[in-house]
Amino acid sequence: MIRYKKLGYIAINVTDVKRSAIFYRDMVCLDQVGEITEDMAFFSSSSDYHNLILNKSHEPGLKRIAFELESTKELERAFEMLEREGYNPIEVDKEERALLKIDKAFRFRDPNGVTFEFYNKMMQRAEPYEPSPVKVLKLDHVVLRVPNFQETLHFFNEVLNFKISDTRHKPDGEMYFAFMRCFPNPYHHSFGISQGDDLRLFHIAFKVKDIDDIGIARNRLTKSDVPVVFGPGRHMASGSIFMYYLDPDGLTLEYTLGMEEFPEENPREPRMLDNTLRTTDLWEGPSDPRIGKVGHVEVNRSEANV
Ligand SMILES: CC(C)c1ccc(C(=O)O)c(O)c1O
Ligand SMILES: [Fe+2]
Repeated sequence: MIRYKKLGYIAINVTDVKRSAIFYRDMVCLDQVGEITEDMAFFSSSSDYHNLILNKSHEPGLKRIAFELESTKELERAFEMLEREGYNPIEVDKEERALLKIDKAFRFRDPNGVTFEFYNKMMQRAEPYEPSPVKVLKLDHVVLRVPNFQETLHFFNEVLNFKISDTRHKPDGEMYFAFMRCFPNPYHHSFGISQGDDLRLFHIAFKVKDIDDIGIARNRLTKSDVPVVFGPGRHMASGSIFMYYLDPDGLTLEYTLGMEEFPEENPREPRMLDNTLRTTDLWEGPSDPRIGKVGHVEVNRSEANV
């Protein structure tokens, strides 16, 4: 039973690293860490050395998702289990761990071929983290659309020990969405999957400190002609207030605050939620069709170079 600390970092692909770096620094309000190069840029939303990596690519979207496990022992156990179960975990080499400022790490693929990384610890920054003007508190969650929903759910729930917080269902009862927390991390979801026709990154969410940050962000984004594509509103599932907007490549980002937290022992049962607009947004606001449209997922089927 794998035990997690948190969603650690996400590596995304962008078409123009410099343009996106300016956006993630000045509009999303993340801390830039180190130099921006043509190929790569690092950003932090905590005391961690990084929580978001931008990589240059001609197809904007997801490169990989990384979770920090509770301890080094837990990482070793997870490696052994995934190897035993035939998921072929591969250790990240020393050179890359040095670049990523992580101690020990390995990668593997989910049933869709998406690369996941588990690591034990990351270098902590000496400078205090003082986000401004939008107070981004952490990398919050990531949601993928997957073509094989049930197989993916089984993998995350049964193999990786993610706990299901809530699910959503079509009128005929078929489940099409699962919100999952990385146990024993208390937050309602760090990861979500939605049934889709293709494999796609739906959105990446950052937690902000309070409602003022949503208001300040909305005004700053619209003043700079950044499309705000849904919200502000309130999600029924996690109880959070949300606002979605697009990055320069059209990738969907969410600001969120006020997510439900679960105790490690005796948590409530997952609820079956319907597929109405009110369940998505208790304030029943309109959404822009561009939401979640861009988000190619890098799938690398070769054994090496995950
Ligand atoms: C509209 C999306 C998929 C969604 C729905 C609900 C929540 C939540 O309850 O927090 C989200 O974060 C979402 O991104
Ligand atoms: Fe979300």
